[in-house]
Amino acid sequence: MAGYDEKPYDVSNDVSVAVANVICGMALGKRYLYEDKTFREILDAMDKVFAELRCGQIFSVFPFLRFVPGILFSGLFSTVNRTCKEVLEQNSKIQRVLWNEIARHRENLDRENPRDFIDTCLLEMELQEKVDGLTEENVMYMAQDLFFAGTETSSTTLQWSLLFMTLNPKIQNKVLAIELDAVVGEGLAALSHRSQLPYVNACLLEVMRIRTIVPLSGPHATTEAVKVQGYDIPEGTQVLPNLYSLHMDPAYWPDPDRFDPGRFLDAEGNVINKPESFMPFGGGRRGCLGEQLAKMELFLFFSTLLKSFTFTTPGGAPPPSTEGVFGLTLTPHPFKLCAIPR
Ligand code: HEM
Repeated sequence: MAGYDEKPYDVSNDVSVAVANVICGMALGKRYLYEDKTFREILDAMDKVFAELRCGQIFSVFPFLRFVPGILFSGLFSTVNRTCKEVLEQNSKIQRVLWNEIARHRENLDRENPRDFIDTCLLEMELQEKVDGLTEENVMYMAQDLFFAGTETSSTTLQWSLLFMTLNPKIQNKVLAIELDAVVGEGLAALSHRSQLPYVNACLLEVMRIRTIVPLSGPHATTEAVKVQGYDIPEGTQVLPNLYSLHMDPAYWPDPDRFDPGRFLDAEGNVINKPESFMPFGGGRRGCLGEQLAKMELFLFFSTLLKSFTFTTPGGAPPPSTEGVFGLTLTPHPFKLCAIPR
């Protein structure tokens, strides 16, 4: 960021690469350079899949549409067909890279010292101790899941965090800088500082509330008949939890459109958890697998960036939109900011 010399620039690429490298480190045991061609191709493919999948959401909301003859909604269905084709094409690019990685890992697997997720899975395939019938195909799909679920979500949250900082210079400059400087001192924040930085944590929680990254969570189904607020929901019904609506409900969050990290602090300034009305990671047994990792990543990236730079809207430019583009995730419209070294 320092390399941009305080000039306006779109941080989305750098943020995605940095976040994706965390998953690559864990899953593939390697990190890519920002300009690596293969890496750029995978990230582009992933962006396209996320953007295209928004079209499929209509089938999640109205599953009966699957049974409606295409001729009735030819416009919609040709869009969906094109989307499916594009998603499959992009997916196959990512899968090719993962198959190559699995082959590379197999060639120099050290059974005594598994290096990463793929090594661990390859060993499990040989031993079949914990998972019966684990195949290479399963491993490839699991690595792909980690990549998809763990990259776009954290990187979009970080982009929203920077966007809200540029819109709230008072919060950014006075409180964050003061808290970070007082607790962390000269160096950069480490995970050991996390519990001592309540306002930093509260800012991240408020970002995840005000812009729910996975607005409709994942599709779930009822395992038995239930009654919710007077509605009978039969067993086996597909249910989409509307997390966005929960996070913007004035009954829980007065003046929900106002960015106010103070909502997550008690009178003594300690972070408060509001599990009933705050579920950015979904919930239950199929809740987000990466919640703890995501929280660590967000804390480290966010506090390091704010310790190092002040983020501003480019002079003369209108403030960035907080509207969001609705897809599988809720992403900011492209925006530029200036990163001024502190
Ligand atoms: C800010 C970051 C993140 C947010 C807001 C987020 C949010 C979510 C949400 C809402 C779900 C659906 C849960 C449900 O259906 O109840 C989910 C599922 C999932 N997430 Fe995340 N996530 C984040 C980061 C990550 C990371 C870093 C990883 C991987 C390392 C990850 C892996 C997964 C997986 C594998 C699932 C599917 C779990 C299942 O179906 O059993 N997520 N996430």
